[in-house]
Amino acid sequence: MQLQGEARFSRRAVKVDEAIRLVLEAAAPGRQEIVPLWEAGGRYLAEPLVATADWPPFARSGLDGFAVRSADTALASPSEPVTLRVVATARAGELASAAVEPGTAVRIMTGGAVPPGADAVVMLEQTADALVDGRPAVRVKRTAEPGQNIAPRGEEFRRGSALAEPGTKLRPGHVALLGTFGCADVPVFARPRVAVLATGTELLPVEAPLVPGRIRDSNSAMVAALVQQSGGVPLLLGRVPDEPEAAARAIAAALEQSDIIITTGGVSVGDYDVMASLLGGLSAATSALSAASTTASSTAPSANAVPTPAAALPPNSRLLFNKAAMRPGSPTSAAIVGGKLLLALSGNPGACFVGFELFARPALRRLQGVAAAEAMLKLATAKLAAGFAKGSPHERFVRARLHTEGGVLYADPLAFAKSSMMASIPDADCLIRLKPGSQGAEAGAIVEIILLQ
Ligand SMILES: Nc1nc2c(c(=O)[nH]1)N[C@H]1C(S)=C(S)[C@@H](COP(=O)(O)OP(=O)(O)OC[C@H]3O[C@@H](n4cnc5c(N)ncnc54)[C@H](O)[C@@H]3O)O[C@H]1N2
Ligand code: MOO
Ligand SMILES: [Mg+2]
Repeated sequence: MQLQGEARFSRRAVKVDEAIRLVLEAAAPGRQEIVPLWEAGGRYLAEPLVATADWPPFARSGLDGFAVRSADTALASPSEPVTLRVVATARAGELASAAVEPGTAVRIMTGGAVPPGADAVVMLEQTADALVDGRPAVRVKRTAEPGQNIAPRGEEFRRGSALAEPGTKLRPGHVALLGTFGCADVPVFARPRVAVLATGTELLPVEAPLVPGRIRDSNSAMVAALVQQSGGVPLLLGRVPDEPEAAARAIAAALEQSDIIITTGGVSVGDYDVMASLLGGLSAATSALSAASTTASSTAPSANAVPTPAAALPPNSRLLFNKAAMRPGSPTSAAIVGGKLLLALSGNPGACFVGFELFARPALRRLQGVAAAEAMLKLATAKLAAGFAKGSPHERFVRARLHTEGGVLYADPLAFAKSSMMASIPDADCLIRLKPGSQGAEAGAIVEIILLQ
């Protein structure tokens, strides 16, 4: 069915930062759950992590050696060692059976609790075992400073101190802290359930042989992999033909089972661009678009048809934007549909990938509790390894690969950079962000980059 109709929807390009802001505004932190500590790595913390004890919880030895009173060693030297009677042993995990009185020492192991009376530990290598009147003793060959080789109680953390805020992505070090402070069951944000829907009558399932004029749906698999990498659970809802009714039904089904919907394809101005048509129904019914848009650019109106009542999106739907001032992926759109965020990425694989990084990844961070400001793009700078010319006045996001040379970080624009191409996606570990209006950048220029995972 051809979607071309009498309707004409204006599409004004929203600046990328503004578009991301609109998406983040629509993505609130989601459900929480408890996971076992060993599954918490990479998840996002849902409650503050607080030290439940001083750390270390007792003064402990940093070395294998002897716990002594430093004053007893004041006159020690290699030629005239001081001899101390050894009254006990403090191995890690056990308290010494005796305190250190003047003239005595306790043999102590790394991690052992420093016994009362001792204020220093002398390393084993600076001592010699001895016997005095048939009883164990030690000769100390160096003067010990007070506090030497002892980690005092609370040196690292004070009980009650804040260690990580909700929304923190748990790195292995956080997991170590959670273990240290006795958190076996960790409150985290639930993995967002992400419905992935590919639109396009030309799309074949991955397992199908190629037939003339058709291609396999690679976007679903790519988006699913990106979702997993972002902490979400992809729900692969398959392919829908370019028919508004079918797409609306698929979206309704997606709303039942997901927290966020990502569609690919059908967002441009073509006769069969089904998502543009569906979202066009929203733009006609909302003033949000004009409020959100900039005058950075506009294009000829779209020919997408007004959706029929059967293809209407549910109530509680509104458009966030239906064009972004960027390349690739300028027709990328976003909406609230049935109260949930829907990101309509371009069907072109290169634009789909970039659209995911710019909009879906920040949204998935936000859904997992990351503060809106933190969920924005992670920017850095690098030197451009080769010049890159750009024609469009829009911001350009160039798939590129990083390398270092002489301690300098370089970003190499990858070949096959067109929006329709995917050859540059596997190797891309950053996106070079070229400013709007510029004609590109020369080799050696310092450019902004977005680091990819
Ligand atoms: N007259 C105009 N034409 C186009 C414009 C424009 O402004 N005026 N914009 C271009 C730009 S920019 C982009 S980006 C694309 C956006 O295309 P759509 O999002 O509408 O995507 P489709 O038309 O459905 O498909 C485009 C292309 O991608 C292939 N595709 C689609 N889905 C998949 C999939 N799941 N896996 C692999 N490949 C897929 C599809 O077969 C097409 O080749 O529009 C330009 N056109
Ligand atoms: O905005 Mo499109 O992705 O350049 O072809
Ligand atoms: Mg299209």
